[in-house]
Amino acid sequence: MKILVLNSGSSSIKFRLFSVSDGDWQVAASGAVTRLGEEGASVRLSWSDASGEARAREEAAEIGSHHAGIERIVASLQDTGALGGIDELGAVGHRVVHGGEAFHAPTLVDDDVIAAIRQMIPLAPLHNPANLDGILVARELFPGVPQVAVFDTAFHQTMPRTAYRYAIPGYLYREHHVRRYGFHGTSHHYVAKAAARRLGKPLSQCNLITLHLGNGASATAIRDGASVDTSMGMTPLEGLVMGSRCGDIDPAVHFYLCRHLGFDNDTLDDLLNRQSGLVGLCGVNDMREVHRLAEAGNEDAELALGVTCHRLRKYIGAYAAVLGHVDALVFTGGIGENDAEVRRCACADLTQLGIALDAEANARAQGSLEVISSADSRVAVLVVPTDEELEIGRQALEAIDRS
Ligand SMILES: Nc1ncnc2c1ncn2[C@@H]1O[C@H](COP(=O)(O)OP(=O)(O)O)[C@@H](O)[C@H]1O
Ligand SMILES: CC(=O)OP(=O)(O)O
Ligand SMILES: [Mg+2]
Repeated sequence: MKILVLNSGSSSIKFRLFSVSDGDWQVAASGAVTRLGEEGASVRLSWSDASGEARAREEAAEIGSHHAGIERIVASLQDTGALGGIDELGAVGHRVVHGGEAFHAPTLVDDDVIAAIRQMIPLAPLHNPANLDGILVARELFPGVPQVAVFDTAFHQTMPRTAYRYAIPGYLYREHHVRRYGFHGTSHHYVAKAAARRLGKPLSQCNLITLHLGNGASATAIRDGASVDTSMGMTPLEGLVMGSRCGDIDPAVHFYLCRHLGFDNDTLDDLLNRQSGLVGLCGVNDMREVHRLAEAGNEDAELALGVTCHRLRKYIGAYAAVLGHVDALVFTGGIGENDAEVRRCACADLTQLGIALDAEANARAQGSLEVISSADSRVAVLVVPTDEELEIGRQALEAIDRS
């Protein structure tokens, strides 16, 4: 059976096609449509040919909509033989960023689920409209194939209200759903399960701090396998320093910018979501570029690294206090998996919290599951590659088996 996973964003559609037999998941093909609706759009596809050899190709194409993008993905999958026909598909799993309080688990899509995801658009205007487009197009192109929505927010639905409520008047929560939800739940859950396996305990007996550091970044405190606090809030803007998002900020900055500099809602949104974070501090949002600039003596880039790591250390300390006892600290995401310098800086001088790195193991770890703590570290520190697509695929299949 084949399972297709779609991560449909506003300007890209990432996809992965799995071949599943007897619980064994093989990647049949993967790729992305990028620059959707812009000039220079392209379709990238990697697959293994009949003899098992890895193949890849990238084609420029005019792709103006999610409909055209997904059609193009299916055509490429069939053209390369990765997908024989649509009847091979057992399910399509969709990443949906915001599920509000309605969804605690992966959910088979029907008209009510679509209506609920649509209702959540004001809470995630950057993500949910594109996620929904992906679902609607897939329903049309793959009639009869079950569609499963897998929510970024679902894993965090176990947070206690002391962690998810903001200290603002209660009617804003009760009538307008203003609360902290948290995101990247699929990734936090996936790396937590992998860390538990490495620790040799059931996840339900593990206390973990997981750090998902990609373009978006978030930290999660996990007690006995369940999320009890996370750094992102009502939207994916709160918390850590990100590629282009500011993370934590005094809300009074907003009033100041509006009253004294003439900002309005749209300019504020753009400033804090797209012009801040690493970009705001040093002009580039790719962490590798930030390092290149810092190594060349650029002081803004040095500051950007410093602010990023200072914020990380604050969250590690805060979540150590939330949890009391920590079994492991887990780094994941493009930066968490590859950036030894950020890991070193985030963990420096944390021996009082029981966290000590093995410098060599840290420097070596890149892109595979590694223990990077020293032998005398009370807390294990792990690098765990995340795999959101695999987790979405597995959860999609579980949802179908349950239904
Ligand atoms: N070798 C590396 N060293 C440092 N940072 C890296 C490395 N490889 C990727 N990154 C960073 O990871 C980030 C992207 O993470 P990723 O998880 O791929 O993002 P996304 O959230 O888009 O999935 C970028 O800031 C990129 O610079
Ligand atoms: C929710 C979120 O921040 O997602 P991403 O990291 O994909 O932007
Ligand atoms: Mg990612």
